[in-house]
Amino acid sequence: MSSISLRSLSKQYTNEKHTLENISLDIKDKEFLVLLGPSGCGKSTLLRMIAGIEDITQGEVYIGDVCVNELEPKDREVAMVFQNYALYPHMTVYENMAYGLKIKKVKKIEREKRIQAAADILQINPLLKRLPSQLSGGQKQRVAIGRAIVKEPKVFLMDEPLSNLDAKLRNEMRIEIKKLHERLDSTFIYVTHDQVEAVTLGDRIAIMAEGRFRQIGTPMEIIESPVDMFVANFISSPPINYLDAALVERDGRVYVDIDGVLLEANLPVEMMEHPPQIVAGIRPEHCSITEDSTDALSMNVLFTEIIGTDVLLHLSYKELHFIVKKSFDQTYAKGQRLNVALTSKHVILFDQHTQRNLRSPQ
Ligand SMILES: Nc1ncnc2c1ncn2[C@@H]1O[C@H](COP(=O)(O)OP(=O)(O)OP(=O)(O)O)[C@@H](O)[C@H]1O
Repeated sequence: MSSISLRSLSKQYTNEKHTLENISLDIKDKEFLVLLGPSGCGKSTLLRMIAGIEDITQGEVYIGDVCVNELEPKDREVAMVFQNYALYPHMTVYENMAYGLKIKKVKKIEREKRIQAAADILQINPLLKRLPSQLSGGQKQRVAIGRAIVKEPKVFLMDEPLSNLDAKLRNEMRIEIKKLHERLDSTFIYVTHDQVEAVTLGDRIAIMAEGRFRQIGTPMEIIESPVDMFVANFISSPPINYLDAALVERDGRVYVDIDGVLLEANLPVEMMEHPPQIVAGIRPEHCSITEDSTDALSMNVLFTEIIGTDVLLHLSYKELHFIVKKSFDQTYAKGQRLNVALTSKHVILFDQHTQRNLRSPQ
């Protein structure tokens, strides 16, 4: 069984500040968990602590029901894939893949079998006799993944494995990694600061900031119900729009008033005893252009940005820049006035002071 349990993990490199503080998380057997967060938030440190190549200051790591704190990396049944590939330059692709197995005293015939199977999966058969210096970036990354596969680990730990690749190759390899997960049935923990990778690969995403988890959830949960404005900003491309708003009460129900557009707030009426100041978050893909001006705000077209079959409408609203994403089915002129319709379901309400999502249970 390859479930992983992180129990109150902390990491302190110096005496001053914790790099990680009180990290707890249960990762299910065969789950694909993504650690997502800005540079320096502690993602790699956490991954390295699970791998056993970084000391744990406090807390425990369990793989299955075994506490692995005291186990050497090679005895943890994990395999790590690094951003910089970390291939041995003087060894061929075959030798790179065989090396870890030799150390583990896996018999030659078994080594050959596993390397052949991994080479088939990753389509690197023609490369087996080459040195790393004779490979492209994408090929090196395949070899690095191959070297992890042959170990037949319970857990794959991947630290930004695609960030050295160009955009096209990154897209291709992202799909390869997804297929690999389906095929191998292993548990994956994958570090990235790329939200597209996080959303497309992760069964769940753990969003980190300053050494702590901010939110853990499925991509859908995080997109639809971010716990706060930090998470909403982090998972949003193009960026989420924010508008000042106010809560109002009508006939015992709470509404949000966004410049005269009144939407059901789905908040308890008790909140109106001390109504917080509100910021309404509206994702560019969650608003639409309508003929009807009811429940809509009137905005001016600044410019348009065509992305494949979609268009980003960059609009001005009062002093603000507002973005709407929609399918590209007509052209828009600079200065054209448009009605942008808002819907209650897709307006996220944040407390202006705490920046927390008012509807979020966490
Ligand atoms: N060996 C070390 N000694 C002291 N501080 C360290 C060490 N390694 C990392 N740190 C610090 O710990 C913090 C977290 O680093 P870490 O590499 O885990 O972040 P990250 O989220 O993976 O960042 P990135 O996305 O840039 O790789 C950073 O402030 C970093 O400077």
